[in-house]
Amino acid sequence: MKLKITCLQMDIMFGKPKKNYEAADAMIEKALTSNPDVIVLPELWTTGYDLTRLDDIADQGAAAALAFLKGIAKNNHVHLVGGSVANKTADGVYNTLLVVDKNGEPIHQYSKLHLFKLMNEHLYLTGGKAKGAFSLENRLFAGMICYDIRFPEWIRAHTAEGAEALFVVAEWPLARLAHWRALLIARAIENQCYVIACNRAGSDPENVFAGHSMIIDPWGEVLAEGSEDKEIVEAEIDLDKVKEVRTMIPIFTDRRPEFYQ
Ligand SMILES: NC(=O)CCC(=O)C(=O)O
Repeated sequence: MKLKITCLQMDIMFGKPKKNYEAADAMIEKALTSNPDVIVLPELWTTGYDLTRLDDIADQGAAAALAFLKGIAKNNHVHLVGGSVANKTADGVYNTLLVVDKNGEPIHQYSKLHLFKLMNEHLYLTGGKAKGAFSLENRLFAGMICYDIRFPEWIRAHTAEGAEALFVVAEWPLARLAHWRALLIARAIENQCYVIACNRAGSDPENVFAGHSMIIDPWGEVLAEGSEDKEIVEAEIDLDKVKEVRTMIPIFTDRRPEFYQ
C-alpha cells in the first residue's frame, strides 16, 4: 500500500497562534497541489516554546487546533498528523499530537511521554500516560514527539505490536542536528519501519531549529530530507516494503525479550 506523505517544515512564530494558523493554512494550500495522502505538521506549531505564557495561549482541550485540522481534512480529503499543540486540560497542559482522518474525524491523540528538561518542559507541561499507536487505512502507525526518539524501548513497544511507520513531530535544535539524523535512521533500521519526521525551521529566543525533516524507509534509506529552511518535504512510502525487510532479516521473531530486563 502506497501513501504520498508531505511534511510541513514550518517556521513558527513564538507565542503567536493566530499568525501560526495563517502560516499553516498557506503552507497546506501549497502542499495540496501535489495531492498528498497524509500531511504532517511539527511539534507545538501553534505556540512554539513560549511556555511561560501557556496560561494565555494554550488551546483548551485542543479544540481550536482540532476544528482547524478537521476542516482541512474533510474539505480536501487528506489525512493529517496534525503536529502537536499545547493542550490545556483540568490536570495540566499536555504536549499533544493530533491525528484527523480524511473524513475529518479526530481518530487519535498522543501526549508526549518524555518531557525535555533542557527546554524546561518539565516546569510547564504534564507528561502523557498512554501509548502512541493508531490505525489509519487499516494499517498500524505510531505517533511520537521529538525527545521521544531518544528512547528506543518506547519506540520498540509500538513496533513490537505491529506499527509499520513512525510519525515524529519535532522542534529539534540545530545544535544537535547530528543526533537527530542518526537517531531517526537508527530507529528506522532497528525497527524495520518507515520514519516520517517533521521538524520546524527558524528560531525562537532560545534556539535555532534544524529543519531537516526526513522520510526514511525500513532499510534506513533516506527518501527525502529538508534543508534548514522553511519548506515542504515529500516522498511516497510503500508499506509493503516493511514486510519485505522484516522477512529478510526477521528481528521480530529472533528477539529474546525474556532476557532483556
Ligand atoms: N522538543 C524536544 O523534545 C527537543 C529534543 C531535543 O532537542 C533533544 O536533543 O533530544
